[in-house]
Amino acid sequence: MASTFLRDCSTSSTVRLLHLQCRTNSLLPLHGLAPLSLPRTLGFSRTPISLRALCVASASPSPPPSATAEASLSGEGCATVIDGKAVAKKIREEVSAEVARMKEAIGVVPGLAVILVGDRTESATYVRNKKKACGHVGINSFEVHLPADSTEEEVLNSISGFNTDPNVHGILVQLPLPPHMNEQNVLNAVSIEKDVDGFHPLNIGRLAMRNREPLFVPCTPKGCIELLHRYRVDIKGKRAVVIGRSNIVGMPAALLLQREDATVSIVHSRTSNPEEITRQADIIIAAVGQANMVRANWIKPGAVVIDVGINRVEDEESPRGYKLVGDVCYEEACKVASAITPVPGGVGPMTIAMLLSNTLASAKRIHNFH
Ligand SMILES: Nc1nc2c(c(=O)[nH]1)N[C@@H](CN(C=O)c1ccc(C(=O)N[C@@H](CCC(=O)O)C(=O)O)cc1)CN2
Repeated sequence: MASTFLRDCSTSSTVRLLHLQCRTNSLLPLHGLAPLSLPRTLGFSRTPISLRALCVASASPSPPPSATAEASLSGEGCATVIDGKAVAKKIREEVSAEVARMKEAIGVVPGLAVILVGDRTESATYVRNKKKACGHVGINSFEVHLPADSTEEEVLNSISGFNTDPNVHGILVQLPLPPHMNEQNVLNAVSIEKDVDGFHPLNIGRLAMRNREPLFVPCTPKGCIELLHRYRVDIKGKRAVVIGRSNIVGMPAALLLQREDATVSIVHSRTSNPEEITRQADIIIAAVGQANMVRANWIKPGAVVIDVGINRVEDEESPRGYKLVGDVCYEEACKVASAITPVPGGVGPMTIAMLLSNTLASAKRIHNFH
């Protein structure tokens, strides 16, 4: 997680003068799609929804716009907020129901094993949250916590034990590993049938090949695509730009978008004119780990923006002394994009929801349960 001292990414006077907040779940049919029906559990209407974004003025010197003001897809007004927290909750409910059905039918409870090496606070928090989420949906969790100075062999031994444990259907090694370990050796050791993080080179290789299916897809990029699907964003034939090329997010996100028939470009640290390329995209996935890097002038009006970044920014008003911001300057982007994920509460919660879903899928596959 990047730690910077940015306070405010807005420099444009438009942003300061017309400060609009966007309400979550004001769903727009995006990219010219027909109006939608979506589950009430997410707070969406089942009746056809016209182009509508509910905006409330927070600090505008001009009269506040009407609460039912029509917003255009050209990006005027404010974007639909893609509510990852609500979608993740819905997915956890779906997983929970399936876990109960499986237990009832064949007496099998899915199990997830997590290996944590070292004492990074953030990693420990993520692992705790993963175990808690497992508990909530009825998945058994197992944890091995090794000290930071453990040998690679000790990690490999733990993996090997879980590979052969019939109560374990999913195995993950929390990343990053301490620097003295070879991440590749460790990830290669996870059985591909239990590789619920989807980081094994065979699973990634299959993801990259046409007419081949990976057993698992990495959780964060899978969560991004799931958000696009659940918000009925058209991907086929669209131009997509992924910013960042990490093994965990950027690269698999680009492969997934390509499998959905998008035309995909990857923007990275050596790309010249990244804003020019990004500005052509209908869909942007930003996964670069740099606070507020993507500004309004990087975004085509009406584009859909998925922000994967989770960056700490100093904030004296917060009790923690910092706040979390994405890779995208939210207050600028939400005035240009047609839909956008917030940070926090966007992609982050989807990562753990997808992990639960992958673990359930693994148990079902291993026990041939449909
Ligand atoms: N083995 C893995 N290691 C790591 C992964 C992974 O998928 N597998 N991803 C990240 C960390 N991560 C899960 O492990 C993760 C990151 C963020 C969130 C999340 O819910 N974020 C919240 C904000 C949380 C906060 O307040 O700090 C949000 O964005 O709303 C969940 C999981 C690296 N390592």
